[in-house]
Amino acid sequence: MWKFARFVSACQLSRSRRFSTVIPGPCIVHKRGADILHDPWFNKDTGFPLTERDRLGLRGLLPPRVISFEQQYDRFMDSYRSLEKNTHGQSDKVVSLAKWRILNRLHDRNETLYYRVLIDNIKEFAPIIYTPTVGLVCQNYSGLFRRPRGMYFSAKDKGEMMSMIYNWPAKEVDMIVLTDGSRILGLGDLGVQGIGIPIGKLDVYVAAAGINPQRILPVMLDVGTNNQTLLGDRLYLGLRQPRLEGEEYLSIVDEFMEAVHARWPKAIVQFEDFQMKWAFETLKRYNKRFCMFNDDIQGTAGVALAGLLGTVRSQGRPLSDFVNQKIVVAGAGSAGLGVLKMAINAVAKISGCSETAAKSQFFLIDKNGLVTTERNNLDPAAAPFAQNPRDIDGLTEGASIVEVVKKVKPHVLLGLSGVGGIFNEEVLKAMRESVSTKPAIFAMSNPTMNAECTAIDAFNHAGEHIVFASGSPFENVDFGNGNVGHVNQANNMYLFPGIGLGTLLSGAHLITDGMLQAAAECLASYMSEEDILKGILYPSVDSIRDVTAEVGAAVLRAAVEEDLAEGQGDVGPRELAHMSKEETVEYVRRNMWFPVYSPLVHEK
Ligand SMILES: NC(=O)c1ccc[n+]([C@@H]2O[C@H](COP(=O)([O-])OP(=O)(O)OC[C@H]3O[C@@H](n4cnc5c(N)ncnc54)[C@H](O)[C@@H]3O)[C@@H](O)[C@H]2O)c1
Ligand SMILES: O=C(O)C[C@H](O)C(=O)O
Ligand SMILES: [Mg+2]
Repeated sequence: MWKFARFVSACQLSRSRRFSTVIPGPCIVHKRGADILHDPWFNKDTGFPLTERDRLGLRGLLPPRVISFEQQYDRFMDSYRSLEKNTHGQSDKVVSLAKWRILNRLHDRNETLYYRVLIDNIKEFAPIIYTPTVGLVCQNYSGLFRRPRGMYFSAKDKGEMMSMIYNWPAKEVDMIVLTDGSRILGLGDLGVQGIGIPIGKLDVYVAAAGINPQRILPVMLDVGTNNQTLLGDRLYLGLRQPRLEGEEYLSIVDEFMEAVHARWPKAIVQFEDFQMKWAFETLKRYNKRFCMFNDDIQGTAGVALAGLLGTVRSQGRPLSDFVNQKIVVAGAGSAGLGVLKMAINAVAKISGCSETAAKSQFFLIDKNGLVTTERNNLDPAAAPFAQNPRDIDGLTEGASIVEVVKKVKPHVLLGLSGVGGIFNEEVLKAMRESVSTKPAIFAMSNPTMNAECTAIDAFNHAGEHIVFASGSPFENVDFGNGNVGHVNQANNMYLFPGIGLGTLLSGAHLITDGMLQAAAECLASYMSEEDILKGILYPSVDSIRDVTAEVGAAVLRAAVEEDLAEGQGDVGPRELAHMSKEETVEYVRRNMWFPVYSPLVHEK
């Protein structure tokens, strides 16, 4: 048996099969006794072997029987299944929150077991720890709050952040997800309650990219809230003041970024769910100075572009035909504009034409209808994508979605508006006139109730031959005739973990457009022709570790090509540059943390 065993390094472990064949390296712990039991990073509950109980002063603090990791795992899954049974018939909200609570309790108690059940059951648990349930959790956060997770920097901490950052107990941090809570999914300003989003995103980082959970940090920048309901709620846990604006706001974000950089110069900061004006402004302000990216603008753009290229292949057409695809985007916010920028750039590259010429196939709609150059007070961010009404026969400024769809007959109708149901029956029926043999409908807004349409409505009204994708998961649709409509999940979760991991392993100190484009191209080429022709544009969430390894390798190789890779640990830029594509994927895979109990070694 021993000869099949492999050693893996300390707390940084590589992937193994279920519960056998790995002898994990030791993990250093600076505490003893009950303090270990109360620390979810090290706690093994009843899983501490007797010798370890002796060494760490745990004897007598636990019931005598030692329960194996596998038995603990099964026990948790049994309780989860009984909870499902016991809540059967109750409202979706009650059931989802009960499921989140049982997972959250485990997260707070024993991270190794938590991440193991999460990784092994990612498809089932992603909708609980991520969209859609994470939205519900944020809406109810002040009431659900039991224990803090991550760090909270508020407007009241001005001048203190440089020292506060040292309050975080881990020596090293690789990945930070930061929000100011101002645009949580499609739910608007949720103030401090938005902390659920960085927590959920980082759970996906651990599950998909194998970032070590001891090296992640969810952060809330609480600069107040303009949500009147929260301000009036006596249990609200954030600052009870209106949001800071202008220079006052930016000075808080600046101070935070400087503090992070001072303590962990190589940590990657993912900006998440900032309202549009600050999403664009902070990206421009920091992306040449710090290792950061904005997931809603850049991660979403890559995932959407991969899907758009997939829709071309799903029609049996060559990718070069992307330049002829007519695409209507509903939503001119950080996500919609990010998608347009990247897609237009791709058209220009494929066709060799200018970006101005490339944009003629794209139609942008916001809450006031079709965006044209005739718009009063045209938002400068949307201006590059505004159509000139003279070029679009029969459509005028402010035309409604249904008018645009009827006139343009687009290949793709894509929603990033945050408004549920705007692809109504009339709009979806209008998509039947699409010039495409496989019209595509992307209802990408989150959470589920904010999706522009449901999967059932899309297939019912637009036809069984469409390609459908949504930001939050929907069940596949059974047509009752032996055929099934496939539901894709077009969510930035397919890219951000690989962007983070690839950047980390490359040792690059910036995230460039080239690295992001490599991520998108990798995802676009991930699916087989056979799947794509069936309308399957994205992999199943079950294979997210595999996708992430490929995306991470693509990002790493792009950093090498751009001469930005400084390497990490023993693997320097020269070693990275000499790795083949396959070796890079293997290198990324080997560096994914995988949860097993490591022997704990006490050090003062
Ligand atoms: N699937 C994903 O991976 C993904 C990624 C990022 C964002 N999103 C979702 O996209 C949505 C928007 O995010 P954002 O950051 O761009 O928000 P945002 O607030 O910056 O922008 C929303 C945009 O939608 C427009 N809009 C509002 N009502 C509309 C209507 N009736 N018709 C057409 N447009 C309308 C607004 O004018 C605005 O331009 C959110 O629900 C978010 O959850 C999904
Ligand atoms: O959080 C998600 O599920 C995707 C995206 O980042 C969003 O803001 O909706
Ligand atoms: Mg987001």
